[in-house]
Amino acid sequence: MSADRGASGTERTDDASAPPVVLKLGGSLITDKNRPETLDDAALAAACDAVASALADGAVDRLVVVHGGGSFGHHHASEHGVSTTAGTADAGAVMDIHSAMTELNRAVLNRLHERDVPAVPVHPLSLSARLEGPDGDLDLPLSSTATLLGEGFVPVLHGDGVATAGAGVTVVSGDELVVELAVGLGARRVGVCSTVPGVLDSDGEVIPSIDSFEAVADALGASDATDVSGGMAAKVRELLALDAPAHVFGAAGLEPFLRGEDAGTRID
Ligand SMILES: Nc1ncnc2c1ncn2[C@@H]1O[C@H](COP(=O)(O)OP(=O)(O)OP(=O)(O)O)[C@@H](O)[C@H]1O
Ligand SMILES: C=C(C)CCOP(=O)(O)O
Repeated sequence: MSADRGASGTERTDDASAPPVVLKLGGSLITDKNRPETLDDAALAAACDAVASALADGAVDRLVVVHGGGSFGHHHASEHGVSTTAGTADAGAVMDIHSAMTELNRAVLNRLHERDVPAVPVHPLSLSARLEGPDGDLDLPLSSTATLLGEGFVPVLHGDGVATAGAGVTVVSGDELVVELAVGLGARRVGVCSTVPGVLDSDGEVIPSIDSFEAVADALGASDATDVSGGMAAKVRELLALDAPAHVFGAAGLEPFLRGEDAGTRID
């Protein structure tokens, strides 16, 4: 596409290499994580409203969205014994996980399109690999995402299955994708929006900022719900590795974050 506008009329930026904002919409936020394959429609609509208005008024000009699995990916992965480290050689299991995730992706895209956000899908299963086995680094080629951004689109990636040398297909979490995208695209800011208002200390209070894992490790747990990718502890560990400032926040923090303000817990 070489026109000056994106798919639904969003103006593309003059500087195709300007650093993007990378935003993860947590599966806990946009789905009911305790009921298989159930959206939280109100939460998803509110998140899409915030994204649409930040793009429309220019608070954000280049945005990559990633969403998690919630009750779409995690239940299937868990039923098949597949996680970020345990793989499967069963194509049926891969299809159960991937199909659930593409169905959720479709729902996210539809809600964004209804608000004129020029969102297009990027499916990690078709792109990505762990070339050195389950403990190896994730290889996520970014040329399609970067080019889509430069052409005025909002790429929407999601947690998915990922080809893994020696293990078949494992799970790649949205959190891992956020880190790869942030590093590879030189993100300006990173936001992780979940059901909690931030990373909580052992008294349940939001920790304003985190700069070391050890300082908060005791307060960090896994997810309350079925989750094969490590919950909050894994999130904080991965976000600490980034150069770009990252924020973990709840639904109420999304709009301030997109407007460039601090929200929830800042992780640097
Ligand atoms: N110290 C903590 N502070 C905040 N949340 C915590 C903490 N320890 C554990 N958690 C859990 O982490 C969850 C958020 O992580 P989770 O991976 O479930 O969210 P998500 O990214 O929205 O979902 P998904 O992985 O499906 O995308 C919270 O709902 C809470 O249950
Ligand atoms: C379970 C699957 C397939 C996706 C996991 O992504 P996450 O919810 O971001 O951890």
